[in-house]
Amino acid sequence: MSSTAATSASPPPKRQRVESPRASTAPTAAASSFSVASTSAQPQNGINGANGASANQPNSRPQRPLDPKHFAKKVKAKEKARQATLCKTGEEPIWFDILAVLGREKVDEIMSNNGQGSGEWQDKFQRDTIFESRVLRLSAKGEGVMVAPSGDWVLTVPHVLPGELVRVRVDRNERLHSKCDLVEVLEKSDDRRDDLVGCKYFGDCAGCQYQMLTYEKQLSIKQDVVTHAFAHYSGLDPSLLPSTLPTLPSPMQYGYRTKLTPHFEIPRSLTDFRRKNTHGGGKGNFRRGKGKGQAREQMKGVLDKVDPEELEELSRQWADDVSIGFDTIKGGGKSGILDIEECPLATPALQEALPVEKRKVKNSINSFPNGATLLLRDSLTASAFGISEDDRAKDPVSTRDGGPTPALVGDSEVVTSYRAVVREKVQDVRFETPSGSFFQNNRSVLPGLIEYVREAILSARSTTGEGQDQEHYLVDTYCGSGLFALLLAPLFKEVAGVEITAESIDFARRNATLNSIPNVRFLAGNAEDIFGTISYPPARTTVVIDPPRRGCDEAFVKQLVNLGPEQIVYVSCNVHTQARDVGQIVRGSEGGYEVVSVRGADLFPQTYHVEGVCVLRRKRSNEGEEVKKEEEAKLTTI
Ligand SMILES: C[S@@+](CC[C@H](N)C(=O)[O-])C[C@H]1O[C@@H](n2cnc3c(N)ncnc32)[C@H](O)[C@@H]1O
Repeated sequence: MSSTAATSASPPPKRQRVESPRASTAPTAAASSFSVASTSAQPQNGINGANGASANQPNSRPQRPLDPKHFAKKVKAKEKARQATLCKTGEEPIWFDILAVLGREKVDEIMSNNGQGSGEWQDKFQRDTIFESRVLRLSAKGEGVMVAPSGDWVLTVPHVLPGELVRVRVDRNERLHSKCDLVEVLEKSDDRRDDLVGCKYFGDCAGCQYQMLTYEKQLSIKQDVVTHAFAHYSGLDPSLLPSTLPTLPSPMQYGYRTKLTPHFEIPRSLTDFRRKNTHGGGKGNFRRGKGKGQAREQMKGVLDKVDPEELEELSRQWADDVSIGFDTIKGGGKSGILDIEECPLATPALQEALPVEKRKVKNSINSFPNGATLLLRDSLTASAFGISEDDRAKDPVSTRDGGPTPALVGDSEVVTSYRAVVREKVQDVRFETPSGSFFQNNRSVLPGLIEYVREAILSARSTTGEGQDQEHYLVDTYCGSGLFALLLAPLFKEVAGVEITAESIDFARRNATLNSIPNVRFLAGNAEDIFGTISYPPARTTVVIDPPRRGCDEAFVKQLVNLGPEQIVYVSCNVHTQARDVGQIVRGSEGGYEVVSVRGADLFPQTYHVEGVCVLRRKRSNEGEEVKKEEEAKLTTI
């Protein structure tokens, strides 16, 4: 393996999965009110003979007696997995779509399973069963939601639009619904604009959902997603929720992504070769961790014995066989990896670097013990960043791990090492971040997002009578390498940021120095740790929250409410956990906060993802108490 390939593809981080939630655009229809036709019916072995589905429904599994123990075990495992998800995100967004299209009564009936329970986990339809049905709405993940001809089960399929009549093929059964692949769109929606599709892999790649829609339509779908998320997950009375504002658009709708993480598995031809020739392979993959170096050695020993001509031929075969790219759309992204040569969502520099990085891996595939994820990050060149190459060369952090791969396009170069440093500029603030850690992936939309947050903060001051000349304070929780803290610092007397990744905090401090921003302090720790280290006057404090997808911990919400800041700006890549947390903040403060505004920001055009931005403001009814709190507060620094 070439050393470059080794650094670019290892260590493999967690794979980035394109997942987030969302809701519907189409009006809800009763299951019986639309046209459905089954074109194939193949009764199957079921896992539950008494599942509430009629035996003469053409696509239902027959009412065969089952091994109850086997069924119970299977259901228990599935339910356990679901419960684990609930802890993080609450009920899956698809649940609300199922309720909407089947109706509560029908859902209860299915779940009761003639009084035996667990009917939602039926092994309902055989794989490859074909259905024709009309799409009723879009799910949180941009999938079309339909009712199966039997009327007691839901089907979901990607790349379709509400109102379309489609032919689908069942891939697998999930809770109360079956995931399907699209066979054909039989009647197209007027919204479908196939002429807009900008990628040759659209329809096969699981990365994008909305390329066949105008950008305006994408934005309006995302607005609905935010509305539905708050309606379903906040638990707040609708009167407490403002109308969702129009989605903040991304200036770039293609060519915006500054990070790509294509991945690969070891191809079958190579695993077969390993299985035949070594003892370390097991399934043909070398085991992770233990004996990895040993496995490499062993493999090398095997390869050394192969005739060079034969080895060349084999290597060509393995290189041809390995797919490096993103999950295929088939089987809901669980059917393998699509080999991609380009991703039009990525910046031009990443586009240029992708085939080069892939080639390096292909040429050395036999030296990879297992599959891995490649990293490609767009980073500003030294000159675009405002430093000379000389200065950069003198800086051990900037040049760590050899610095960027020299794949230059305009102001960008490409970083492929997980330890290298990435450079970004947002408005006039410069950021350096470790390439393996978090930074927002759409450079074009960040100025607009920051501006929106800035205006929200300033408008709160004018509406609450807190004059702009007074001293204000900001707490940036989940601050990463300081994006909000540093960009908003000029509005505040003092800013405190907290972040769990120590390395990101090192870079946040470094970025403060780089930009000569003196009024910021950063703490490495759990988000709630920050509350013990500040005593800013609550009536003049804003808290920014920008957690990972799972949202905030209860301990964090409790301490936030206890602090009682004047304003909270909650930014999130998961509007469902965001809505849940906002509900907890409002309830936890006994209605002490009002939700002032909610909107989405489009950080990922062409996909279903939407970033939620929610502004909460403390109600002024307990004015006296607040003044007292403020007087008692002593200003300290971290
Ligand atoms: C969505 S990112 C936001 C980062 C930053 N606000 C930005 O926009 O660049 C979420 C950040 O929260 C951090 N994080 C995760 N769990 C945390 C916790 N319990 N306490 C503090 N930070 C946490 C992650 O390391 C990550 O940097």
